[in-house]
Amino acid sequence: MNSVFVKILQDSTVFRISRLLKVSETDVGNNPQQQSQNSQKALKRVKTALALGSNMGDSQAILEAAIATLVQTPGIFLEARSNWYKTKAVGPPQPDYLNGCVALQVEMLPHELLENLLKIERQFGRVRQERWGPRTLDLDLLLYDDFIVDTPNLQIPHPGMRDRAFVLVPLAEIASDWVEPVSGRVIKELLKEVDCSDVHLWADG
Ligand SMILES: Nc1ncnc2c1ncn2[C@@H]1O[C@H](COP(=O)(O)OP(=O)(O)OP(=O)(O)O)[C@@H](O)[C@H]1O
Ligand SMILES: Nc1nc2c(c(=O)[nH]1)N=C(CO)CN2
Repeated sequence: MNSVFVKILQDSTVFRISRLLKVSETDVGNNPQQQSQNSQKALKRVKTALALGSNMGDSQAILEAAIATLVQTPGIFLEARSNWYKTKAVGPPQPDYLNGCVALQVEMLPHELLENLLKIERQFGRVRQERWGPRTLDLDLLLYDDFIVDTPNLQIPHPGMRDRAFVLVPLAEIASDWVEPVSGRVIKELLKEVDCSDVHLWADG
């Protein structure tokens, strides 16, 4: 079997978590409770990528403030950020979006990171309405090292990322050689296959 698929995280608290811990598997033994306790305090830094989007309110100010909030969160460290792009909305008719991406180092498990993202979205007045509807702030977890996560509340890589020019254009600025682990292809190659005509560099950004 392809080694990538061996790394699928089923239950991030106990399954294959030793790869993310500073301590070795032999140190933590096979006791899931002990592994879980260790995961609270001894996680390695993991490279992740997020997509940010907004099409309600002062989008640029909201996105800048969201990045500031992310970097103030314990266990989250900013590595790189893209420019902002004005993009035509995909989905129901609604105003254009401002989109961008960040690369982070995090000392937290994927589900903990998602919890933080959802909390920050709520902080910025995000109200969940229709699917793909307008929003003050959308934070999507795109990539978490080369892990594949397929759980009811979290899928990584983000399932939409391979087809979305509004994600791939900014992501290619900061992570062009990162391999998207489901397709096995690098971001700059995925970018060649999407129509980028509705994605424009935002002059103010
Ligand atoms: N990789 C991921 N990043 C962010 N949310 C995710 C991810 N995988 C699953 N989710 C789930 O999706 C929910 C967010 O849905 P949301 O309303 O933001 O979808 P959407 O932004 O309208 O559509 P899309 O996810 O296709 O961009 C979250 O509550 C979360 O549980
Ligand atoms: N251009 C653009 N369109 C979207 C976006 C987005 O961020 N940018 N987000 C959506 C829901 O996640 C739906 N449509």
